[in-house]
Amino acid sequence: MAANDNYGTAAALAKYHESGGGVRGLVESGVTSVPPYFQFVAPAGIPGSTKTTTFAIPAVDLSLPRAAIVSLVGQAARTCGIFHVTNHGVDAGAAVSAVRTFHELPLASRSPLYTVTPVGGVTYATNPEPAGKGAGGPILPWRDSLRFLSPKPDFGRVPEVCRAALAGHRHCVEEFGKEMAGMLLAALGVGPERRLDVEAWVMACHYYPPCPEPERVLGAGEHTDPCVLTVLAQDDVGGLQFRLDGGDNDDGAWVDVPPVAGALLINVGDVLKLVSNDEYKSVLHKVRSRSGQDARVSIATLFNPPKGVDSDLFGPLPELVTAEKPARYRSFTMAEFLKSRAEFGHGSSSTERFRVADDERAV
Ligand SMILES: O=C(O)CCC(=O)C(=O)O
Ligand SMILES: [Fe+2]
Repeated sequence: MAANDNYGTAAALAKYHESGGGVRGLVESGVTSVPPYFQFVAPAGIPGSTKTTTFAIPAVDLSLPRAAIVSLVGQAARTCGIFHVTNHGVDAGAAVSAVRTFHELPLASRSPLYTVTPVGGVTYATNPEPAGKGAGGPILPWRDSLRFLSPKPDFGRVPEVCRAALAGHRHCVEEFGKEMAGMLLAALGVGPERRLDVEAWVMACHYYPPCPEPERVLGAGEHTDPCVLTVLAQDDVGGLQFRLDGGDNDDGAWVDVPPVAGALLINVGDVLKLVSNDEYKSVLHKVRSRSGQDARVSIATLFNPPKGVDSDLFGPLPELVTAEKPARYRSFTMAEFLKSRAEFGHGSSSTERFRVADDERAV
């Protein structure tokens, strides 16, 4: 039985959310053991792996000529689905500091903002991990997140000490993400008339406090991102890991993603994997917790097609569908995609819903 199946735990969990202090509040109160609703249970549909390995994460210098950038970006998206970019023109330092400032405000200043469901397009909470079918209900990560949701989050909701830096970051990173989506699309070899419009769908400002029992929790459970692409800014603490694709019988090993000063990290999400007809990899990743270190801060901005085009169909681009490589997925709307994700959880069990069986494939 999963740890959070029983009524007592559900009541304790409700009380936790009511306290409005998040994981930071628990740590400040001096907890020495992890409450049961944090104890991580691997989601259904993701084969476990405890192996680790080393791997040189590709880095792309965005001051190179565009043709060189497109080629490098395409290569990275095809081989591992994750890469650093340098010379990107986004100064994320002030925003990363502002995220830390927010999460380290006194309890009385931050708890009035605590909400799992959006108010004015903003949430501040320990967001339950959508664990998917068979996983025994949501589990909390050892992390608090301040999130800004499209289309127009109300930055007026957050304290003035961090407001301008966060609003400014969202603006810059949105412009950057649109360009990056264009590069990733160009690298698929489609013509310039083919567009994939995206917006900063969710900007998640994460805070990962140290944990007294780090082996029992995860800062972020293993997942793929439910979007076209993600742009991540992080401080120098580290803890992010991604999983090298081990092929069909995936028992691929975990790789540390050490922070690179000044760089942003890009990863391909599930929507682009499907649109690319499996040319690109959508990478599984997670964040480890540690004890006795500084809290970690990151800002993950997930890009998706703008809200309000809910009837638009997405699926493998016609240019990428050939006799040798028929469409691997059927078309879907973003609403269908997100519903599948909510129902089946992270990882391939949600994208598999759209897979075309081998004997049904036609060009
Ligand atoms: O904090 C990180 O490094 C990763 C966050 C993440 O995976 C996400 O927000 O989807
Ligand atoms: Fe992620």
